[in-house]
Amino acid sequence: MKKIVLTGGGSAGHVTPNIALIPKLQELGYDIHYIGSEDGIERKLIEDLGIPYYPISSGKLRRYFDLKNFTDPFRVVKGISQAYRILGRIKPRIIFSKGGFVTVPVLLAGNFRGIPAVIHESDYTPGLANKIVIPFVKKVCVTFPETLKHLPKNKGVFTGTPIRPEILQGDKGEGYRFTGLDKEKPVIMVMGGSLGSVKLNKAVRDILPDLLKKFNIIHLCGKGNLEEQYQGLAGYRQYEYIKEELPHLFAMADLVISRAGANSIYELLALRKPNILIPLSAKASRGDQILNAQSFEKMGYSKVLLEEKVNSQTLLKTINYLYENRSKYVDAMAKSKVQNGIEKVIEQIEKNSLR
Ligand SMILES: CC(=O)N[C@H]1[C@@H](OP(=O)(O)OP(=O)(O)OC[C@H]2O[C@@H](n3ccc(=O)[nH]c3=O)[C@H](O)[C@@H]2O)O[C@H](CO)[C@@H](O)[C@@H]1O
Repeated sequence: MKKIVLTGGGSAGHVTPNIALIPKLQELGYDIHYIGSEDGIERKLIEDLGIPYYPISSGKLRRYFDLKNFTDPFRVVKGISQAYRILGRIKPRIIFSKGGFVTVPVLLAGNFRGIPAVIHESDYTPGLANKIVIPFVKKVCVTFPETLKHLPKNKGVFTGTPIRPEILQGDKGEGYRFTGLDKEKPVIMVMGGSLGSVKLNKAVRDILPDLLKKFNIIHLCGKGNLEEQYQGLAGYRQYEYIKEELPHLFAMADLVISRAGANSIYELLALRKPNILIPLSAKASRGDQILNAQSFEKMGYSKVLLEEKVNSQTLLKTINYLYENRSKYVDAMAKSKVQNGIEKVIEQIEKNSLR
């Protein structure tokens, strides 16, 4: 049987592309195993699918000072030896990694065992975890063609990002049943990234009285970010994280306000949803979301509002602007030739597997 190990985690953006590959891999006869962290979001998402899950210890690779920087190297070393043993038991013919810190020990252990690996970089510039492992892997699949220039020659392959096919098959009616919203007003969906965004949540909640006059709001606010005082507010629904109903909620949305995580924005493009992107600030990241967002704005797919510029007035003004001009954005997105990356990524997996 063809065995494959998938890895990736820390935030859903490092898991949903793996989830998108699973049905096709199963169709091709792969026996799929997943190595992830002990307590990351990937554990529940993958275990719920019935895929064998192997938790390992992993550290976070920080670019800033933190006391954990002194203990995490030990966790990474432990993770390498755990992954080494797990890979020895499974004996996969290939490892596919979507990135995130937990993948570093998996790919290093795989390299010691001579198992080939293909990785995927979702963002405009390579993330730290992927940068560390690039020397050891066969191919780096990328979402943005521009990323190829940041990679060693002959390693990068433009594949696009794998998108869960069910995302495109939402049903509005199901969404209305699930949310209990009425159909009187257009719907704004707010997505703060898979872990939520406290800043985005606050900015939206501050203007709720104004927004609710004209729109219904579906707010995906992230784990631990529900607010009691807004529960039951007419026209407003808040959820921590939505799984199988997500396609139906997308189908309802007339406009989306989102962080600029690579997967979210490609889903919005595939769905042709007019969107405002509020990229994670360069102060809190390497600035990759800003580059993701700017590239979408340049193509006419998105309206970008930088986090530093977000306040009640700018947000309200941008929402009204986008709503008035939504057809211009839908037309631009309809012209995009971007395709679902599933087929091309699987082609790389097959080409680079052990026989
Ligand atoms: C803070 C942080 O490190 N963010 C990074 C992370 O973002 P993040 O994890 O937010 O990733 P993305 O926006 O790329 O993807 C989020 C995924 O979660 C799904 N979803 C979200 C909310 C929900 O309720 N249900 C649900 O299913 C979305 O449909 C999408 O498929 O990974 C991305 C891809 O490497 C990067 O571009 C981001 O910079």
